[in-house]
Amino acid sequence: MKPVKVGLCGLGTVGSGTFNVMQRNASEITRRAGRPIMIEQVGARRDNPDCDTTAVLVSRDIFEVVNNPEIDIIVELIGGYDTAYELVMQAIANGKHVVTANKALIAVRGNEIFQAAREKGVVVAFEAAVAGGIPIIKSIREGLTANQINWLAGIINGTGNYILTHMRDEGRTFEDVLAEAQTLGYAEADPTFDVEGIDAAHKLTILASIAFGVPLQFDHVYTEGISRISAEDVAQADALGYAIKHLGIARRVANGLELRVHPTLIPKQRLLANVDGVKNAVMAHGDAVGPTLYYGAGAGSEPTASSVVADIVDVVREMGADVASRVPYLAFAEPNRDVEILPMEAIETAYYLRLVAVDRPGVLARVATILSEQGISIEAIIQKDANDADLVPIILLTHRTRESEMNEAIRQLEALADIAGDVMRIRVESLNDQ
Ligand SMILES: NC(=O)c1ccc[n+]([C@@H]2O[C@H](COP(=O)([O-])OP(=O)(O)OC[C@H]3O[C@@H](n4cnc5c(N)ncnc54)[C@H](O)[C@@H]3O)[C@@H](O)[C@H]2O)c1
Ligand SMILES: N[C@@H](CCO)C(=O)O
Ligand code: NA
Repeated sequence: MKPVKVGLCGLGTVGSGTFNVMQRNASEITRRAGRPIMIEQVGARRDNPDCDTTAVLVSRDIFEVVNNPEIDIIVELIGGYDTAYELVMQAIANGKHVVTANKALIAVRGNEIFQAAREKGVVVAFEAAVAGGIPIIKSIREGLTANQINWLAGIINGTGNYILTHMRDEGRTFEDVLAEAQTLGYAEADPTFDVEGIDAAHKLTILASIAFGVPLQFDHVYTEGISRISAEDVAQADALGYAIKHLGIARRVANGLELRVHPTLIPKQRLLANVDGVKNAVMAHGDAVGPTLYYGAGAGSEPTASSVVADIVDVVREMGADVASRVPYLAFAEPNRDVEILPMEAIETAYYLRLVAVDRPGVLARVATILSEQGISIEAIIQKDANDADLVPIILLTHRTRESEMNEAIRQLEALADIAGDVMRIRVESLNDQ
């Protein structure tokens, strides 16, 4: 049978992994796909010493690959929104199928890309874009099709989880562990995407769309990163029986959908609390199936390539199929545009607060009064010993309350003469997984 020809654009961390997995497992992949698949051409600015490309056509201009009439499938692994967008749109215009690992591109421009692809009858596959090697797109889009998804929550940034884990276990600094994650090829070209939660928000945008059938709406995701988490918060959370994890949460509620990315305290016995290092995990709760959990490497060269290659094989299988009978890009034949994404102020959750008070009589009572006036009830309060400057750290856990009420309470607490500096707030979720 005539081989399917792939054009690989970008030969960095994921590109080189894809190249090597395709070569190493060629015969197994052919047996699975039912026909040979070959990398016909590579588009790369420079050679990558990790790949032997001598038997392949190499072009320094990726647009030569996309305009090569021999190529059936374009694999976009250059990253970013601009050139990658042009490349993908040109591939679609040329009638080629596309495989990409680019969550930024799908989250921000996916609606237009899928529209163009639909008109041309080509497949755009993006399994590697969310949670690296975990087949999470396929699991939710196809495996959970029977369900109404109630909520999903995931550790969906490998770099951030790697940083939190190594800060906690080895007492290392944020900067030191981030530099290591960059060396290992986990971080985005701009690592603020990882540590400020933007990458996780891209991925949550995509997950929410395939889980709830809403359009991709990156602008509506509440996004907070891990850069303000201190070693002290990690230790206090631990002493209270919680782990701090950076989560993407999407939840169906009566009046709409919550979409939020932020550091979260979760009870240590939860499965998600025990996902460490570069590993990712997504828990999806369906009305029929209950809680389900998907775990694996969230970043890295060959783990991510595992998803890219799976998509290439899927595209090969779908190439001959009637367009109308293909799995919809975003799981639903039509997105529901009427679901409101709730503003963060309307969301209810429990909170961990850490504040530093001047050691004076009555300060705890004043803190408690402010919280109670906002209707916030306290679950636990811990007052530490005063330090040399007569400052006392106070740790509070609250019951569930509305974010707008907590915002007002924090505003009033920070205005108290007794309180030094800012109040640290971390949301607490029980995420029952049983
Ligand atoms: N690294 C991971 O673990 C991981 C996991 C999942 C998804 N991703 C996504 O995969 C994509 C690639 O990430 P990466 O980590 O491999 O990045 P990378 O920086 O290692 O590789 C990108 C490569 O593309 C090349 N490139 C960029 N623009 C080019 C152009 N115009 N012409 C030719 N070459 C060009 C760069 O020189 C580089 O070699 C990104 O969208 C990223 O978000 C990465
Ligand atoms: N920078 C991303 C790569 C995987 O998408 C992460 O660390 O999770
Ligand atoms: Na994936």
